[in-house]
Amino acid sequence: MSAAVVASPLTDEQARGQVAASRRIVVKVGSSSLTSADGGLLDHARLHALVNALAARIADGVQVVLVSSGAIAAGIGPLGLAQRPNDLATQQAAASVGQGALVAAYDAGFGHHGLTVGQVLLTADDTTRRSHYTNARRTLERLLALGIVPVINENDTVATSEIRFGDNDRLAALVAHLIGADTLVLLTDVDALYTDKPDRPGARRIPVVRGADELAAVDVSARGSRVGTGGMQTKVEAASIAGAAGITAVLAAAGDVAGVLAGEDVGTVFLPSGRRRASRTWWLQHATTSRGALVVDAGAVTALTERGKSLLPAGITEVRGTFADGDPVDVIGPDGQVVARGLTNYSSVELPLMLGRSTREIAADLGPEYEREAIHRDHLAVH
Ligand SMILES: Nc1ncnc2c1ncn2[C@@H]1O[C@H](COP(=O)(O)OP(=O)(O)O)[C@@H](O)[C@H]1O
Ligand SMILES: N[C@@H](CCC(=O)OP(=O)(O)O)C(=O)O
Repeated sequence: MSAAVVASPLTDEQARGQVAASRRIVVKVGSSSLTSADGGLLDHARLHALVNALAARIADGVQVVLVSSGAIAAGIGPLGLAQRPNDLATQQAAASVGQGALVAAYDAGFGHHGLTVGQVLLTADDTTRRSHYTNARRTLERLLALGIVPVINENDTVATSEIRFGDNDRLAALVAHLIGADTLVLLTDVDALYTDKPDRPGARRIPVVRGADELAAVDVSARGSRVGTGGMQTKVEAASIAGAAGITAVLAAAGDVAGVLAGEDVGTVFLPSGRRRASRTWWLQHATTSRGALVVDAGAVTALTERGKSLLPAGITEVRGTFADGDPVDVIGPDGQVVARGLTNYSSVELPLMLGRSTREIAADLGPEYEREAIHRDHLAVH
């Protein structure tokens, strides 16, 4: 959870009311809610119940974007596997088979309501590269304008482990920000966030989360279901990412989706902590994955965090990782704390030649093209 999250001014009822009044919603559904109890085959009855609830809201004029997991789980049966594969290559093979089945099922389900679905497969790179991010926005906007129901998943068959999201909860939060959704709904196989793993004695439902400090005592460490990936941890993080963009999130059981969308007191509502915004800073903090790090001295930390300055090579003491110019990197203070993330102007090959040197000295030595800052403040998000 981000330390920057603060308590929301909204009441519980106001937030529920806003969910019911939302005009644009991102709904994420997990593998465990779409597959049979033993995993491995699509549970068509549950999938259709979800589709029917969403189609009813769409008929009321609400725009719905569906982020659906389940490709790997749906590929388990057809591939004759006994359980969810652990290795990436077999997961990708399962996703390749299962994604087709998944979208065919949505196509048939929404088709009963006269609705058409459009498959959108995204990779983490599509959010890390700002140009890809805005391209994805254009496509989704056009699909919605055409009355299509976008069905999004990670492009599992091509994503390698380094560039993988791995969980659709965060992807759904990024999509919610991308399209300026009012609400993010995270559907899973438990009916709410609990104080502890739900089957443990004494675990209680948490109806509302107002700020990060309320989550301090909540145990979200337990692993997810047999077919799911991230468990509660990734859902709580997704709700926090959405909240920082001013988006209300609700976590609930897939079977309760109609109640959630009607604003009923089901599941757990996460009140937004930030203002509605489509800022570059938000994107840098939440949508990018750092490719390396620049360790800086105490003076540079003050310049960035208190004086709103750009990062100059003079303040950098160490370069970590392998990255190209334009890549997102973390900025780490002398005490090891990450203080910012930014888009670097130089690669990890160029930077070591420049450390601790003044801009003028570097330009005299390496040429005028090396007179730029290491990270310009317009491309810097200070934590
Ligand atoms: N504090 C908690 N509250 C609710 N559920 C929890 C908690 N901690 C762990 N879980 C587990 O998280 C699981 C949901 O995560 P996951 O299997 O990844 O879902 P999905 O496939 O829907 O993404 C639940 O089955 C539940 O047992
Ligand atoms: N992209 C993967 C799902 C990854 C994922 O986040 O799964 P889950 O925890 O069930 O939401 C798939 O379609 O199988």
